[in-house]
Order: sequence, then C-alpha cells, then structure tokens
Amino acid sequence: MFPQNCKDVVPNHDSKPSPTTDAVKTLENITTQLDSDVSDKGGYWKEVPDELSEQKRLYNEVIELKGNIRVFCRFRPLNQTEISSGSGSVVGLESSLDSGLQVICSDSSKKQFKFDHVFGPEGNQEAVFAQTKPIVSSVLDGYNVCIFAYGQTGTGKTFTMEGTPKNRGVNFRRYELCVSMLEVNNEKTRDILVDNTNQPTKK
Ligand SMILES: Nc1ncnc2c1ncn2[C@@H]1O[C@H](COP(=O)(O)OP(=O)(O)OP(=O)(O)O)[C@@H](O)[C@H]1O
Repeated sequence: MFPQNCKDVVPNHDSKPSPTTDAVKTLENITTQLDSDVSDKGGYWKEVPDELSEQKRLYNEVIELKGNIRVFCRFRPLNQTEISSGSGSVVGLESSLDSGLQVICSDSSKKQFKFDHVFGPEGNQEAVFAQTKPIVSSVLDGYNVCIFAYGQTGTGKTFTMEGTPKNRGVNFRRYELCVSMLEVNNEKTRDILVDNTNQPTKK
C-alpha cells in the first residue's frame, strides 16, 4: 500500500520544533499519501462498499505508520524515603522534546536517550493512558496488542499498569466489553452467561 518513501511521513523527532505542529504535519502528509495511493489504484474506493471498514483500515494504517512497537519511558517522583535520605534525581526531560531523556552519570557526564514519549514525574495516569489509547482501540478491529511495563523493582510498573483505586492505571482505563446471551424459550428469557440459581426468570 505504501511506497518506499513512507518513512517520510513518520515523525522525525530530531527536527521537530513542537510536538503538536509535527503531529498535524505528519497526519496531513499521511492523508496526502493515502489519497495518492488510492488514486493510483484507479477507483479503489468504488470496490470498498463499507465506509466504516475503510475508515478502520486507514486508522489502523496510521497506527502502523507511527510504529508497531512503541517504547515509552516514565520516571516517577522521588519517594519519601529517597527524599529523607538526601537522594536527588539523576534523570531529566530534554526540554525541547517530549521524547528525550537525559541521565546524569556518576562522572557528571550526560547521556541522552530518545523514546516515543517520555513521562516525567508530573505525568499523570490519564496522560499515560492517552498515549496507549489509540493502540487499545485497534483491539476492537481485531488486531493483537500487547502492552507491558518493564523496569527495576519499585520504579512504578504496578502503579502504571494497575494504579490505585483512586488513581487507576492503564489496565483499568481500557475499554470494557459487556456480553450477554439471552435464551428465549417458551416465552421466557434467560441470560445463559449468568448462574441460573441467582438469576430470576424474566418474562
Ligand atoms: N508515577 C508515580 N507517581 C507517584 N507514585 C508512584 C509513581 N510510580 C510509582 N509510584 C509509587 O512508587 C511505589 C513503587 O511503585 P510500584 O509498586 O508500582 O513499583 P513496581 O515497579 O511495580 O515494583 P516491583 O517490581 O517491586 O513490584 C508505589 O508506592 C507507587 O505508588
């Protein structure tokens, strides 16, 4: 579907002046690219009767263009024990980018790392979920998706994925699918996914 120059429409973090401007530009490029691909195929649209399927397909292609594997970095605020022991943070966000991380080494040299997105100590659960939401949506279109947290003990994996009852993490913010199956027999309905003994018969 996409020609070799499709990498031209993938965000280039090295040169982005502002994440929003870059994202809008990227989406514009993708739209232009898709229009051109569709017209190259000569009336391709006419062969696809279901607009919704087409919309989903384009949506998932945009997701793929952004990268099938995405790596986010999150660093938590110092906890009370770390503060009282006089520890300081050795990581910082690279101010010009939302994807850059700077680590100060023991010899005071600095190392830069780049990710698809970096969440600093102020990054809340909602912001983290917002970045995963587009990928989660693809599940509803039949795509297999895996989101996992990796890191040293105490760095916030459980907090990120599960969260707390008052501050839910990614797992609890996903879509919830509710399924029920009704049997209609002799003018009586019964939810066959619910245990019979606890379910009053409805007419
Ligand atoms: N972004 C954050 N903001 C505030 N508190 C956080 C954050 N991330 C983690 N914490 C807190 O830090 C502590 C350790 O986090 P958590 O238990 O999630 O780490 P973990 O990586 O799952 O550890 P382990 O591998 O040992 O299970 C918890 O008390 C958690 O509430």
